[in-house]
Amino acid sequence: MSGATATDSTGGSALTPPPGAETPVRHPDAPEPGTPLGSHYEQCFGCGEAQSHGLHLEARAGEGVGVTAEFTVRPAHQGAPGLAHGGVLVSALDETLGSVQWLLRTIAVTGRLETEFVRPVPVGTTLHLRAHCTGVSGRKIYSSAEGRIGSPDGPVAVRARAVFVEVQLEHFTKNGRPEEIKAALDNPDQHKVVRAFEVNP
Ligand SMILES: CCCCCCCCCC(=O)SCCNC(=O)CCNC(=O)[C@H](O)C(C)(C)COP(=O)(O)OP(=O)(O)OC[C@H]1O[C@@H](n2cnc3c(N)ncnc32)[C@H](O)[C@@H]1OP(=O)(O)O
Repeated sequence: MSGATATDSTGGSALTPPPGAETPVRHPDAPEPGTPLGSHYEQCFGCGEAQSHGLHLEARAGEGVGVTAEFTVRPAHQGAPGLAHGGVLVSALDETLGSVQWLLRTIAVTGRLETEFVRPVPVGTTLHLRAHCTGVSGRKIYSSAEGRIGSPDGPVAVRARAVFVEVQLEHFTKNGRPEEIKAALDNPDQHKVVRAFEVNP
């Protein structure tokens, strides 16, 4: 390896805000720090309360354009005996990073996500996650996250950097399976309709 910064078809250093990127601005209607964000969609693998196989991750608004979250590793999340599966940990990071969009009131999907696995995470561990936005460049939203074992000040187990790409509602209505899209849109609770797709209220 030459040590040069990795580039790709997305036009540059993929996970670092480019020169000229805007400083992220917390939306004026973003919930106060400490406010639970709740599940954005009941069937979400990351946060859905009705998703029996899911992570049941609980996120809260943090300071600035940031969030905190907790996720307890259950036996269903194992890879190696007694240890969390790496993909499950990536899902927890993805969900936490995705929750940051709620403070920007932007609809965006994960374009790229890089994870560093620092320590194994045993079953029964509560992972304390935090994520914040590092910059915005056009439709690209850059963010980073970390997860610590046992407490917000515990040892770092995972770190991630990501770029999310802003999309329109049609991204979901055109690409999602019609029955779930219809059910989500037909929910009489308008707040839940908005949250399911993270549409600007
Ligand atoms: C409380 C809320 C909680 C929410 C939690 C949710 C957490 C979960 C979040 C997810 O996991 S979302 C599901 C996983 N992601 C996807 O399924 C996305 C699949 N990919 C796509 O749909 C499209 O590839 C995508 C929308 C990302 C981009 O397609 P577009 O055709 O809109 O992009 P376009 O080619 O117009 O590029 C727009 C900009 O984005 C850049 N770009 C495109 N794809 C990219 C990529 N993959 N990575 C990084 N940058 C990307 C591209 O270079 C360009 O930059 P510039 O404006 O500077 O030229």
